Amino acid sequence: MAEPIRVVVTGAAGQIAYSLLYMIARGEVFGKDQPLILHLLDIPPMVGVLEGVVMELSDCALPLLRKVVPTTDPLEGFKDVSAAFLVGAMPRKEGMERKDLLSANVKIFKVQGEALDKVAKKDVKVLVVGNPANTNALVCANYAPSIPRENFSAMTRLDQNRAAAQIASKLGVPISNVKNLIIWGNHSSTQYPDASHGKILINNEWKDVVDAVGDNAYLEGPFVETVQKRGAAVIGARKMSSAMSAAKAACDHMHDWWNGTAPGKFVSMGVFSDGSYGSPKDVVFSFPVEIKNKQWKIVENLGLSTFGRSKLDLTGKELEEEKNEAMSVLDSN
Ligand SMILES: NC(=O)c1ccc[n+]([C@@H]2O[C@H](COP(=O)([O-])OP(=O)(O)OC[C@H]3O[C@@H](n4cnc5c(N)ncnc54)[C@H](O)[C@@H]3O)[C@@H](O)[C@H]2O)c1
Ligand SMILES: O=C(O)CC[C@H](O)C(=O)O
Repeated sequence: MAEPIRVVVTGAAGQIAYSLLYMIARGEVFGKDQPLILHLLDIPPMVGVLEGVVMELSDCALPLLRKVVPTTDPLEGFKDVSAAFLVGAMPRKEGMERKDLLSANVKIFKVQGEALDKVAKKDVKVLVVGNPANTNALVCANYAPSIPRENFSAMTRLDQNRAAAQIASKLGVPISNVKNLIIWGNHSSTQYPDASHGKILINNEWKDVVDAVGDNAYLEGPFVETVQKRGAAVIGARKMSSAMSAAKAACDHMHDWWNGTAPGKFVSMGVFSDGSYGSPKDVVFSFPVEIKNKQWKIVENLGLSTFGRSKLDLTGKELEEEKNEAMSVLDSN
């Protein structure tokens, strides 16, 4: 069997981590033959809860889990890690604005970027889940200059999964028969869930989602809005933000980054923009990507409708505004 790799989950005492840690430790991300040393990072007031999580992980009796390192010190938490799930951040509650999160959370990602820079493996794969995820990933990478910025990503996989679930339900097919739906831009209500390159497996043949649905008004209206507003709908219902589905999406994202995407399939990830598809450069923008040998590549030359173009511009503008806000918060500290 392989040597164990070190994987860190921040916000380890929180609600997303409660589902995520179990999935990782079962081998669902890095494989059933890959032993793990799990680092659990949280903040001092959560030490008691963290102890309980450590007890439960032990009681799960998971063969791949070789050691658990609970800590409140980022330098210990990020030491020699190969993969980092950055979940720890304040979630939005009912009545809160996204702006309230930005100022509280970007400071966390500055500190964590600096710690990753000092002690993580230089090929560490970093997935930012904590909101505002795209801008937090940007901040984190900026404070970790010795790690290639391609190694930082933000999670829009939950939005992709939500989009796929909507289409599967609309067409009455299993979710595994839907692929290549795209999430463009920010993990926020300006994101653009795009079904125009989506495929659906019917009678062993991949067909266009657009043709199978046959209702453009739905695909540009209720479909887009449902996916954009799903996070808020879950908060409205649970009074807490999505957790089980966020943990599953984080596993899917890191799994595909680690293992690659199947030929003909792409997935959406927030990554540093090179200006592809007319997006603003140097923000973390969600694109369709293909992955090989742990390297992602933006899928090129996909057509964009006029409607799609306007949606990409809107979400790109929001990301530039967030970036400016984040920089002014960090400059004033
Ligand atoms: N990208 C997505 O699709 C997506 C989906 C759902 C939730 N989220 C975001 O994920 C984040 C976590 O959500 P949750 O429901 O698990 O929240 P939670 O409040 O249950 O848990 C957050 C944990 O992070 C810890 N934490 C705070 N500051 C920290 C720091 N500096 N270092 C380490 N840990 C720290 C807290 O103590 C807490 O234990 C939120 O920002 C939420 O909005 C993102
Ligand atoms: O804060 C929000 O708007 C939603 C929380 C989370 O990002 C989600 O998508 O479920």
